[in-house]
Amino acid sequence: MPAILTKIREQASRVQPSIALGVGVGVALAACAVYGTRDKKHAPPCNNNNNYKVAKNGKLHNVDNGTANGDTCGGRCGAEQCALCRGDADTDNKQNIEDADETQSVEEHIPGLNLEFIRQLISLARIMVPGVRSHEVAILSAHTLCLFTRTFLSIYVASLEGSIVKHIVQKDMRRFAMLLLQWFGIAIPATFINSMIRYLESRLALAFRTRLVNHAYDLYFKNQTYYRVANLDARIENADHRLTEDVSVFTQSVAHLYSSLTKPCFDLLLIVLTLATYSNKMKGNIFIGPSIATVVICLTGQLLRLLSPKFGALAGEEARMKANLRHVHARLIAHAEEVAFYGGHKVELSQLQAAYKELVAQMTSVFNKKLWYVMLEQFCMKYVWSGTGMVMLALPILTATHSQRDGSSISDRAEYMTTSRNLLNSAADAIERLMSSYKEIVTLAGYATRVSDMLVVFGEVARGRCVRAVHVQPHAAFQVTFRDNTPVPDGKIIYTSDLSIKLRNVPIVTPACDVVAAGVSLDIAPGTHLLIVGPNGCGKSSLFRIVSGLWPVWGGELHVPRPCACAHCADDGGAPAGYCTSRPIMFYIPQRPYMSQGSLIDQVTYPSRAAAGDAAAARRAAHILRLVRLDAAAARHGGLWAVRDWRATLSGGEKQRMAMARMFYHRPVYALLDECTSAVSMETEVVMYEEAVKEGITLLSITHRPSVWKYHTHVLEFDGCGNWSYRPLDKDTHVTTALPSIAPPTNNNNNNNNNTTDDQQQQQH
Ligand SMILES: Nc1ncnc2c1ncn2[C@@H]1O[C@H](COP(=O)(O)OP(=O)(O)OP(=O)(O)O)[C@@H](O)[C@H]1O
Repeated sequence: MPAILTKIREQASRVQPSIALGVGVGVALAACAVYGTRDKKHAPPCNNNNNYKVAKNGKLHNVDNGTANGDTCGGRCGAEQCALCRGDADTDNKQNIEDADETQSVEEHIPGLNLEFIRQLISLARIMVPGVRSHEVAILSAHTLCLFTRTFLSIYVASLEGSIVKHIVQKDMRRFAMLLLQWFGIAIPATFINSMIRYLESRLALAFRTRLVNHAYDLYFKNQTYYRVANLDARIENADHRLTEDVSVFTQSVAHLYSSLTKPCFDLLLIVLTLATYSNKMKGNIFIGPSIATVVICLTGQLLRLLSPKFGALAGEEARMKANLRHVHARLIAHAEEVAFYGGHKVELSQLQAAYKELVAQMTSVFNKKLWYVMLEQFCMKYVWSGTGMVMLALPILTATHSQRDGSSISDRAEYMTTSRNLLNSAADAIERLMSSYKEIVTLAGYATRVSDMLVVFGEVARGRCVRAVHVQPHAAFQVTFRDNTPVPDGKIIYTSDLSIKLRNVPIVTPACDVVAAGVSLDIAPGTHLLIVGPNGCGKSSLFRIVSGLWPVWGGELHVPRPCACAHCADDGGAPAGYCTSRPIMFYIPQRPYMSQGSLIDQVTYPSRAAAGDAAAARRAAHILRLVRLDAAAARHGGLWAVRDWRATLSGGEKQRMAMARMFYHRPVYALLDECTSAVSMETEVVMYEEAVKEGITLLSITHRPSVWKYHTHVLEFDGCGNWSYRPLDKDTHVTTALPSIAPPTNNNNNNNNNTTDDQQQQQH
């Protein structure tokens, strides 16, 4: 019996390193083989993304703007909000609407480890790591160095432990004590390196996130993309969630995956080399182990791949549901007062519960799928592999026909056993980590798709290409032009150099291609105070959107002031050429004004910001607040520099006065007033209108209040059936919102609208 044991020990000392080497090489080969054969195909389209569910309700179409040239441009508001008018526009009015069912700009695919994912990852990596001299490369290099050092330390510790066991077997107290001290000594750099790895991983994730966020923000704020993505394009829901949560999760996963892939690779490489050295020393067989390991790992890898749930698609769907839940919460917070007044909490609660339930169902389904998959994974990696290891260990010993004496001592064999087993364990861990990374990779694919799609859509929308459902209906007076089954906005934008705004046969067409009114023609110059009236939904605000450049011009000609491209004017919202002043050209004031974050003075100066303690700005703001009768409210809320949530703090009427204060502060050439004083008392309203006219601000007003009609010189009246009339305003006669004299729309209505307008001429269509 002792003879057999000795024989086994001798065999073991030979076989162990070779098995270890075999497992290492085999496992590395197998891992490459398994990863190399995964999901190379292009996956079929799926509807897991809600962006496309929207599309199924109607026809998804795509609005495409080209590039500006000559005298035409896509931006024509020239106001504070319009990047197009500041000369950084790269769009014009050429827009193509394609059937998005045939031409999706963001290709639908199942997120997973496939070519599409690799393509997305490469394009995102180009943004995250812009060059070899970048900050990110420095962090990556330091991180890689730490990972490499950690692997060396692991091997060193494994061999140290082997030596310790050897000296225990030799009963060499002194060497044992020295090695133990060495072992403790190595713990200090090892723990530091471990901590550095985590630190650098977090820094890397943050650096990647910063790059992506900066890139996304650039696109998001270019050419009013933030507006177009929400209003003219249907591909992205909840852009806020993608910009915050999804980008953060994606970058953290990338940074984590980098270490969880790099470290096992280093481990394998160095362990295989180390074991090869041992094997050479022991003259072990290096072919049996790799062959068995390769076969077993290939088989288990293929099995895992076949039975793996679609983690990428599941992660993408979960992210969408989280975004939806957050959106429902955000909506409730934004409209809490209205909901409370209506007593609508039951509806809101049911919507919240539905969103949460949907998320819970999705997460439960993921957990259930993971339960079986992790069970299978553990079974394969922990038991099948260990069993294979045991077979490999036993085979050479059991099949050996004679003992081979090599002169090595028992203590040497104990050292080899301990060291190689430690290394073998590390190699197995490394392989397990590599195989488990598959889950992480496909989950990452889900987030990569969301982030990449977001950037693609932002880029396209910034270039003027939008995709949304359109319902083109025939209209008697204006037909949307089609080219290759694609409706094309055919309008022209022409710059004027005398501050005038002219419309020639411009139809009012919504983003859904509904023609609200056709052939609108009018002439406005500074001093032409225009009153716009008509029933709800007749296109009054839409006219402002077209003139401001938010919506495309589908036909006719739109003449707007050419913006001045100098840095001063660009900063101040764009002044027309030859009128290089700090006055913006157009200033839109809505019925429900926007209150920005910050102090009261920030509300007055928005979208500019007064520097802290700017006495001149404060004096001017205080004067304007007195003018709009907000001085008492300002004093009550802590003065000009008090910071509050002004959206909740100010009443509806106060907010409208604040918006008028903003207009007085900026003194635009044209003020687009969209029922912006509906909640203001008539007496103050009249004062504000009077003051605006005195300040030289030309009013383009949508208002139902006859008390302010007298401040206008012209009227544009819509009847709500597509007809309109533009004429000088006779202050003694009443303007009606139902025009008896307006003829019903006819086919030649568009031709009638070709007449040039002037102040004397009245047009009715
Ligand atoms: N983003 C949009 N997408 C599609 N259709 C829109 C969009 N915005 C407005 N519309 C449609 O365009 C039409 C005109 O809207 P607009 O806001 O110009 O009306 P309005 O005359 O200002 O009405 P109100 O007096 O009620 O403010 C409406 O039928 C509206 O449904």
